[in-house]
Amino acid sequence: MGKIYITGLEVDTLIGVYDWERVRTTQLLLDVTLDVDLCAAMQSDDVADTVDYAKVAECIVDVGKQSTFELLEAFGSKVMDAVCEHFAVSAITLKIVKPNILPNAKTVAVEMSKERV
Ligand SMILES: Nc1nc2c(c(=O)[nH]1)N=C([C@H](O)[C@@H](O)CO)CN2
Repeated sequence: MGKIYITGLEVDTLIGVYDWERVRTTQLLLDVTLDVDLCAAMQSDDVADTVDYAKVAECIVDVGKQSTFELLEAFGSKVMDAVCEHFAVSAITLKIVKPNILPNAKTVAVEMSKERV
C-alpha cells in the first residue's frame, strides 16, 4: 500500500448557507489523501499502473463546477463518492478549507474520510 497526496487544490464552487454566498462561486482549497496500492507502479514505472493524481484533481474540479451545496460536509461527501467511483483507491481523506469567510478567522475547514466497502 501507499499514499498519494494532493494539497492546496483550488476548487471553485457555489457553496454556502447564506444568500450572499449563493450569488457567485467561492474558491475552496482541498487537501486529499488517497490510500492506494503503489506496488505495481513501483516496479513498472507506468502511470497506467497507479492512480493518476492529475486525473483525480481534474475529477474533483469537475465536481466543484457541477455542485451547488450549502455545506462543506455535503460537498465533501460528493467529492469522496466521485473519487471512489472512478479511481482504485481503498480510502480517501479529505480536508476542505474555506478561506476568508469569518471576519475573525483566517480559514475554516472540515475533514472527513471514506473507506471503500
Ligand atoms: N459545519 C459547517 N458549518 C457552517 C458551514 C458549513 O459548511 N459547515 N457553512 C456556513 C456558511 O456557509 C459560512 O460559510 C458562512 O458563515 C456556516 N457554518
